[in-house]
Amino acid sequence: MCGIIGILSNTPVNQEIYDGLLVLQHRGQDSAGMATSDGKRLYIRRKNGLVTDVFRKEHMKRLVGNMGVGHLRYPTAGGSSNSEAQPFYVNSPYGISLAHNGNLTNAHELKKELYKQDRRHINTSSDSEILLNIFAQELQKYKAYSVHPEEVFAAVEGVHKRCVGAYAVIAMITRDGIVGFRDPNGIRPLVLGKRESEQGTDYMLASESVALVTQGYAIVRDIEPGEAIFITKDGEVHTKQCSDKATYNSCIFEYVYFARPDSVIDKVYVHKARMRMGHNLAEKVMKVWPDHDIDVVIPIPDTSRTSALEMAITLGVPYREGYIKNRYIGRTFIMPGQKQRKKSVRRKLNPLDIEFKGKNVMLVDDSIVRGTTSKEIVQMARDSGAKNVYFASASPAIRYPNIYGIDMPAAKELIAHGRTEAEVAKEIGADRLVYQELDDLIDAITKGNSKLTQFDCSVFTGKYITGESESYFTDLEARRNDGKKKDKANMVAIDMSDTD
Ligand SMILES: O=P(O)(O)OC[C@H]1O[C@H](OP(=O)(O)OP(=O)(O)O)[C@H](O)[C@@H]1O
Ligand SMILES: NC(=O)CC[C@H](N)C(=O)O
Ligand SMILES: [Mg+2]
Repeated sequence: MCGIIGILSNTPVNQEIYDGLLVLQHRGQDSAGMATSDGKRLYIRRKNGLVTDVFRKEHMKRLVGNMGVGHLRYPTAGGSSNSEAQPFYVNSPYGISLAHNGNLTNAHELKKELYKQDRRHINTSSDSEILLNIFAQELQKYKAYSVHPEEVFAAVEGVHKRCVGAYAVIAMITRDGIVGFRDPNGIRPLVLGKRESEQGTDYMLASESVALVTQGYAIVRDIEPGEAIFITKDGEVHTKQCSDKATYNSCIFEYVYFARPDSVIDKVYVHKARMRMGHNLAEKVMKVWPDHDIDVVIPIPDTSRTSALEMAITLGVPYREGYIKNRYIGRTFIMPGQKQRKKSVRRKLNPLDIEFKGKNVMLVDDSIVRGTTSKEIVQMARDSGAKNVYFASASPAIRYPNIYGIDMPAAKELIAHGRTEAEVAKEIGADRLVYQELDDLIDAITKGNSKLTQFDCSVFTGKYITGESESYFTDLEARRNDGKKKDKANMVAIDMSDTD
C-alpha cells in the first residue's frame, strides 16, 4: 500500500515532499524515493529504508527544482532491493519519473508485450517499471515536440486499455509538469490539493489528504476513477475522464487499516468510518451475545483504537489502554517476512497487567490477517492474569488474497482461510471471537458518502472486479509466498542508490 506524492510549486519542493512522505510513512516502510526537476534536469534519490534514513542533508541539497514526485514502498511485486525503489525513470519520451500505488495483475503479459511489440526492456521484476513503460510508450505515439494535455490524456487512455489491476499514479515529465491518474475502478486513492501564496498557486497530489493539510494545502477534490490530471509547469490544470468504464470500487481496507484516521478518502472521514465500525461491531455483540460478561474493552494499538473506543461506548463497558506501544517500532503487518513480523509484535506491544488481572477482557483489533498479532496478544492477556479473553475484529474474516496493492498473495497464509469462526478463535487462543458483518462494515463507510455503493471487498468475498483466472492465483501464491519472498529480498539489478 505505497504512498505517493507530487508537487508543482512556485518554490523548491524537496522539503515539502520530504515532510509529506514522513506523514505518509505508514503506507510503506521498505524504501523511499524522490525525483525533482528544475524544468531542465531530473534529480533523483531512492533507497531502501525509512524517510529519515534515505534522505540526508547532502541528498536534499541535490534535489533541486519546483516540481517533484515522492514514493514510499511496500512491495507487492518483485523483490525489495534498492533497484526497485521508486520513482522509476525512463528517458524517452521527454524523461518521465513515476510513482505507483497499487498492483498490476497482467504485469507478466505486459512485460512480454513491451519487448515484442515495443522493444522496451524491463530490468526489474517491479510492475511499476512496466506501468511506467506502458505510459511512456503510449505518450511516444504522438511524437509531439513538447507535451500537451491531449497527448497526456490519450496516453492515459492507452494505459487504461492495456493495464489491468490497481494503480494510482503520479508521474513527472521533466520539462512539462505533473500527471496524476487513477485506475478505472478507483481502487487506490488519489487526492488533489491547492495552496495560494504570494508567489502564486501551488498544487499537490497525494495518496491521502493528511499529506496535503499538514503542508497547508486545502483539499480540492479526489481524482475520479479513470480520470487524469495534468498540471503544467506554468500552473495550468487540465483534467479529463479517460475511461468509459469508470466506477467507484475503492479498496475497503484503506478505511479498515491502511489510511491514517485524519485522512478523508473519497469524501469519507476515515476516523468517523472507524467510529461507525466500532458502533456496528458493538451492536453485533449485543445481538449475538445479549448476556455478555465483558468487563473491559481493550484496543490493540494503534489502528483499532478509534473503533474500540466507540465499541466500548455503545456497549456501555469501560475502555482501557491495556497494551503500551513502543512508539519507535513501525507497523508490523507491512513488514516483509513472517519471522520479522512475529518478533516485532512482542517488541512493539507490552501489556499493563493491572488492566487484565481477574477480568473478562474484550480485545479489539481492526482486522485479523495472518493472526500474527492476535495470537501473541491473546497469550499476553492470559499471561497477565485475564479471566476470559474475548476478541473482536472491526472487519469480517479475511479469507482470500489481495491482488491490488496489499501484500497478501497466499490464501494459505491467512488464518481464516478455510476456517470457521470457531476454528479461528481456537487458533488464536480466544474464548470467543466476534467478526464484523460485511454489510455493517460497508454501512460504516457509506454513511460518510452515500454515493459510494461498491467497494473492493475481495479479501472478504473472493470476488475480484478485474476477473483474474484461477491460474493467476496459483501462480501468484507460488511466486510470492513468504518463503519465496525471502529469496528475492536482496535481488539487485542496477543499484542506483548511494552506498551510505
Ligand atoms: O493478523 P495480522 O497478520 O497480525 O495482521 C493484522 C494486524 O496488523 C495490523 O497492525 P500493525 O501493527 O501493522 O499496525 P498498527 O500499529 O497501525 O495497528 C492491524 O492493525 C492488525 O493489528
Ligand atoms: N503497495 C504498493 O502499492 C506496491 C506498488 C508496486 N506494486 C511495488 O511493488 O512497488
Ligand atoms: Mg494493528
